[in-house]
Amino acid sequence: MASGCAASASRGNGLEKLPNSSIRVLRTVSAVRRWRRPHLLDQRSVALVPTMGALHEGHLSLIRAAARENHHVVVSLYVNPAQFGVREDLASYPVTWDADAEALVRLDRELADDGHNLGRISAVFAPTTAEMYPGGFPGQEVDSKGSFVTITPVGELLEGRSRPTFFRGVATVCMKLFNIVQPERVYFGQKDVQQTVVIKRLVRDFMLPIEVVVCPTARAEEDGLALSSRNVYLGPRRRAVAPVLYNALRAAEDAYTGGARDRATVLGAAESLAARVLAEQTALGPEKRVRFEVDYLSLADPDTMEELEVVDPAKGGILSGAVKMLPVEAPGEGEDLGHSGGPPVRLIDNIILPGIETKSD
Ligand SMILES: Nc1ncnc2c1ncn2[C@@H]1O[C@H](COP(=O)(O)OP(=O)(O)OP(=O)(O)O)[C@@H](O)[C@H]1O
Ligand SMILES: CC(C)(CO)[C@@H](O)C(=O)[O-]
Ligand code: BAL
Repeated sequence: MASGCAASASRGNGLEKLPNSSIRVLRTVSAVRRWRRPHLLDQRSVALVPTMGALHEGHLSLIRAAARENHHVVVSLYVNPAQFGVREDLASYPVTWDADAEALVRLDRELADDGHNLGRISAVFAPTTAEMYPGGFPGQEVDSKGSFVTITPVGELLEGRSRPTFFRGVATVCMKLFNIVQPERVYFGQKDVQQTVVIKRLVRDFMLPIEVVVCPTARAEEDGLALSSRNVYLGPRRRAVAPVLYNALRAAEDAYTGGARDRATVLGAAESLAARVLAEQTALGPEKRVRFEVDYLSLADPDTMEELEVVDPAKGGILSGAVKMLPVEAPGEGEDLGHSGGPPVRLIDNIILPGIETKSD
């Protein structure tokens, strides 16, 4: 939390806090360690909610869940360059420090007023890249040299195929965050379902004494679009069509619920819906239409994210997908095209197909 919060935070007793709150602002590894040590001794549980800022209701739902179950919640706000590809949107990624600080202070008051929580937001961790990469930032290239954590093969599939450095960046920064904060529990959103599989592997394979908690995807009430910091890029015209991915996944879910188990039928339902919406949009012409490309639609094993030909109903599966919303071709006079002039936006979403209990008798 560089400029905005730095300017607006009070610095009483040498302890920086978010304005009008008891939420500590920690910027360095040593500051977190100093804050953390007493809680190791007094056996108060500490939760970490890792974020890249630009907070929305999805992030707040993770913090609420963390406060219910832990004495202290630490929220990290750090836009980690290592998980952005060289041609991705690092430069334009939304940074809303002041609004984030206000949202956290508001939520902390809500948590204090609600008697059902074990804890509140105790601290935000907002490091610089120099702090997070003490040996120097290794770069965003696929062949960058440096100290990385890689989780394969799961990190190479799906999102990893489209974003080859993404899960390396995520696993590396999460390993650092976990080592710095030493949380008992970490909270992640199901919206990034493959990320949750990667993090669970990281915790298992490196024997980290951490429980990974996955919270449901928060969606827009009106049409179910998964909340995402990148939605600000869309602008109203593309925002209206963006639920196409969720609707396609729901069509596939309906096929599964209706008894289909094979890939062709389940995913075929999603593909048909996406193709129909694309045809409808294309027919509208450049002044009105929205163009998008389906990056992938997947039906995968919940533990490995490997593609499934047939769903084992005892185990279930994960329906997921990514679409790229293309820039508006012929904007109207004064049309709001979204943050940064409405660049291409890659949206992801997923639905879990639950394993159906089989009767033992
Ligand atoms: N709609 C959502 N519901 C629940 N959790 C979410 C939602 N969106 C993001 N999260 C979770 O919040 C955490 C931080 O995510 P992040 O800061 O990247 O936000 P984001 O909205 O996913 O951003 P982006 O648009 O860049 O993907 C992750 O664990 C992510 O899964
Ligand atoms: C987990 C995370 C904060 C790591 O930078 C990021 O990938 C995110 O916000 O989902
Ligand atoms: N929520 C995942 C972060 C990213 O797309 O970079």
